[in-house]
Amino acid sequence: MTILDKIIAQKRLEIAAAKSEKKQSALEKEPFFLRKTNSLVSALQHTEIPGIIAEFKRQSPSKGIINDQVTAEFVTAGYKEAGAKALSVLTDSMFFGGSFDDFQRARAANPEIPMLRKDFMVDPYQLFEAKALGADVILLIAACLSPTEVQSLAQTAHQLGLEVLLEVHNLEELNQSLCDSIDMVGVNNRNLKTFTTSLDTSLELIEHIPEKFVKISESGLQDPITIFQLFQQGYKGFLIGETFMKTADPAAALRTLQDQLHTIANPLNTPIV
Ligand SMILES: O=C(O)c1ccccc1NCC(=O)[C@H](O)[C@H](O)COP(=O)(O)O
Repeated sequence: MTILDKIIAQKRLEIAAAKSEKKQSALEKEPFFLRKTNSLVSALQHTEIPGIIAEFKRQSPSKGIINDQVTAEFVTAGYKEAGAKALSVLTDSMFFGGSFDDFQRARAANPEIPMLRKDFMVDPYQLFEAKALGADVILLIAACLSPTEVQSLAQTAHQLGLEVLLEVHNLEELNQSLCDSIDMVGVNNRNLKTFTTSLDTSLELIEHIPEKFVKISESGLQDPITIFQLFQQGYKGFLIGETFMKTADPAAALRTLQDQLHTIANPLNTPIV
């Protein structure tokens, strides 16, 4: 059994418990349910420099504890201040140490920025949860879902006003799961079976992703020059967690990266309009 199989098995148990505690109809009555979405597609589409989606990630199966000394509201407010185009907050507790509470605190501290509910979505109920939490974007991981499930979950997400990021790791997943109901394609540089990361994954898959989808490179990113090269290849967004979270001040680490990206984009420091 792979770690992904274990995560999904646990997720299904948690969803069953959540459903018996709170009905979907009750989620629809939560205050955030009718809130208008902050669009990640719009935030990334016309960005002049690589758009950073900064992740709040306490721990991971590949690295164990990354940072358990900081709060979601403090870190995410700092990320926004440092220039993040969007935020990603883990809501899985068993494997990533995240929580709904983290997400809600981050949302309350940052009402205007697009926020991704980072979790393993396998059931429409989780989309209702995401909407009730105040999420703008959900992630569908091709490795955990059949193409029919991707399509159906993406359609439900759209009905709720959520944007959809489809995550793939290889050409087979891309060819099987790509459909018109998704908004963005994320290429995960991390192999979820072995946990190794290779940025070649992003470089190899870019030419196979149709023009109309906003493209995001995910995981294992830290070097500004490499990020800029991927941007020039067509990636607009960059999902980064560990590089920031492993420092004592994650927002300061993002600020440094933003400064480096600005310098690479504009070495003579003429104002970008
Ligand atoms: O990060 C892991 O170890 C992991 C293990 C199993 C499934 C998913 C995993 N990560 C989820 C992610 O997508 C990353 O948190 C995200 O892309 C940021 O990656 P990084 O910048 O390398 O923290």
